[in-house]
Parts: sequence; C-alpha cells; structure tokens
Amino acid sequence: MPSSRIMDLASVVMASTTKFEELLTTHKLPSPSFDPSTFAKLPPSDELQETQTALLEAISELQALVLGPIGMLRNNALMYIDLISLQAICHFEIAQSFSEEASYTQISDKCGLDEITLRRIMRQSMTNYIFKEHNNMITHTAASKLLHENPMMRAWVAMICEESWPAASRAVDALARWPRSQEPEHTGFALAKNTSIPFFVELGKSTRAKRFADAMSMFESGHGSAISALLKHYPWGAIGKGTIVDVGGSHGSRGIAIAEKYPSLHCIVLDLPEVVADGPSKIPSDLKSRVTFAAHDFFTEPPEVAKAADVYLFCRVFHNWSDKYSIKILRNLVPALKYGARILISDICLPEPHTLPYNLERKMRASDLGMMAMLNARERGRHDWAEMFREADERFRFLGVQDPPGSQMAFIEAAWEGHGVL
Ligand SMILES: C[S@@+](CC[C@H](N)C(=O)[O-])C[C@H]1O[C@@H](n2cnc3c(N)ncnc32)[C@H](O)[C@@H]1O
Repeated sequence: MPSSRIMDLASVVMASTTKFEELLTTHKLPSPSFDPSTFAKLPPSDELQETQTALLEAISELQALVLGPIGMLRNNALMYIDLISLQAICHFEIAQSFSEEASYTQISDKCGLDEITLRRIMRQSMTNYIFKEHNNMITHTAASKLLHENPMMRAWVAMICEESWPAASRAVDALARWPRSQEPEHTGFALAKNTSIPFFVELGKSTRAKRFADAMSMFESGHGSAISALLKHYPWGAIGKGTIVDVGGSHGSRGIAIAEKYPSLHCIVLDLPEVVADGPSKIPSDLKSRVTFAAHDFFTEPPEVAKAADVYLFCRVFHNWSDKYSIKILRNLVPALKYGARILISDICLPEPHTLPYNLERKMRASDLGMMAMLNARERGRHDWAEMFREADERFRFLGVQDPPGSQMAFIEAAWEGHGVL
C-alpha cells in the first residue's frame, strides 16, 4: 500500500485507539459510548491523557485533510449553527424538562416552545450526539444527561452561549470601531449587550455574576485542572505557617484545596463584593477559619487583612485585562507587599507557534481571541509576562515561567524585592 500522510495518520489513529481502549479497561472503565451510563471524564492518569491527546491530534489532522480546504473552511464557518441549538437547550431548559423519556409534545408543553421549532432544534443537536430519538420519543445521551443533572455544566454552557458567543459575533465590529484601544468597555461584548459598562461590572448587576462563578467552578477540579496542578507542582509546604491571598479568587476553590492539604496555611480570597457574598457558603465547616473572604476591587489598594501575605495568587485573572490594566493591578498590589512576597500567576502562557501539540495550541489561541471579544484583553507569551512585571515596577524580580505537566495553565512567578513599603 502506498505511504501517504493520511495513511500514516490512520495508523496513528488505529494504534492510539487500541491503546486508549486498553487503558480504559485497566481503569475498569467501559468503552466510550453516547449512553448516559458512560463515564463523564477520564480518571487521573497521565498515560490516558497523553493517549487521548495523541488520538485527537491525529483525528483532527486526518479530518482536515480528508475534507480538503473547501470542506474545512465550510465546516469552520458553519460552527455557529451548533451554538443556536445549544443556546436554545439552555435558554428553554430543554435538557431539564424530562428525566428518562418524553415526546416532543410533552417537552414542548414544559419548555413553552412551539413543537415544530422544538423538533428542529432537538434534531439538529442530535447530530452532535445531544439527545436521541426513537419512534418519536426522546431519551438522553451522555451529553444531554449531563446538562439535565449538572447545574455547573449548565452554567458553563449557558455562560458561553449567552455571554461569549454574542460578544464574539461583534468582536470584529469592535476592532473596527476602536482600533488599538485597551479599554475594557471597547469590546464585542459592549456592542452585543449595548452597554458601555465593562464585562465584570455588567455581570455584577445581575445573577449572571453567580452563573459566571459557577461556570468557573466547572472545570476547576480533577486531573489536569489548574487546581490539581497548583497543588501538585508548587512548593506550598515550604511556606510553613503562612498566608496566601487569592486575588480574584471567586468562590474560594483554590483556597479550599490549599487549606485542605496544608493545615498551616490560611487563604484569604479577594473578589468583588457581589462574588464574595456567596463565598462563605461554599467553604466546608472545618475550613471556615482558614479560608476567609474579603471584598476588594483590585484597581484599589488591598484591604488591611490582605497585607504582608507570603503569596499573592492570581489564577485566570490577568488574561481578562489588557496590558494597561494588568500593570495597574500589579501596581495596586505594591502597598500590600512585604519583602520577598511571591506573586504567583496561574494562567495561559501562549506558546511559540508549532511548539505544542496542535489541539492544545488551538485551544490557547481561541482563548486569546475569546478574551479579546469579551474584555479587550489578551493572553501573553513568555516575554510579555517578563515585560509586564518590569513595566509595573522595577522592584518585582521576574522568576520565570513553568509549565506544570498535564496542565494547560503555566505558573508565572515573581518576587517582590522592595523595601520600606511595610
Ligand atoms: C476568570 S475569573 C477567575 C476566577 C478564579 N480565579 C478562577 O481561576 O477560577 C476572574 C475573576 O476576577 C474577578 N474580578 C474581576 N474584576 C475584578 C476587580 N476589579 N477586583 C477584584 N476581582 C475582580 C471576577 O469576579 C472573577 O472572579
């Protein structure tokens, strides 16, 4: 048989699929299916994750080659249609409307959508393996069941469909209207929502702030998550008895994880008032004295309680801001810093082109544009991070960037070497 790129890729697909199945069996998991009883995510195994990555890489290149450039561009451009049905599923609570089985008429009665429209929406989503139909009766697949029973998953999908997608559709208009602006209100989000108020302030005016925080929680636990990498690959134990301040820490998931593993650490979570208001209710009772909250706007000086801590952690915060505002955030931190304090950023660090597996790079570049659409912000590469600290204050000593294995997020670290502040 002649050798060609697609034949090589097909061999990789075959070999990786075989290995994937074997590893699933080792972990006592069934072969993947669309049945609700299938597993929702992979167990914590580096080998499984690596095999999955290799398989997806090969499938995605093979698909692009088999489609050819016309087919590929067409597929890319038509992606928006999938979001119509997904948004409708969230908005009309279609997945929650039945447990086991229902007819279109029953679902239509529950959701208040005209039956014919409902059927069109559901049949389109079935082409993405969301819901299944047999003899005019609808049942759940693994994906629709997840939406049915997991409020965090629903919050995440709804947040993307109702905040990010409309913003994305106006991002290019915003670029044309405000070229080179670094202002958070000059965004696709502002145009889509007809507001001159920046994203986080706008969210804070409604229950959307809670939905956003719930959505953030969805992917933050488990293997390969930013939190598991944070626990595993940063030397928290070396701090001994100390204080961590999680700036923009939302509902305190990192604080909980750190406090659970390190009984001599106290974590203070800072976030906007409407976010921290819900925080204490999420903290297990035995950790309440060591995971505490304070309201804070990081464009102002930190509250007294958060001064002189050992580590200031910023997880997924800076990617929400342009350079101008990221530098302001760092400068506002200065009055809180004692000599030697660490600034630890857990965030995406954009790779140099072609240095990472295709799928991973694709995800990171997509996130970069997503941040532009919502907040006029950007992800940064290694040199940008160093530059940002230098610009903020020369007393920050940039310590470098580390890529914890198995995590999409990098650790960017600096030490404060200023004297006389505290
Ligand atoms: C992308 S979320 C990340 C949340 C959390 N650190 C995580 O990784 O899951 C950004 C966080 O920054 C918070 N935030 C936005 N503007 C802020 C401000 N001016 N002051 C303090 N926190 C702010 C948001 O409320 C949100 O919790």
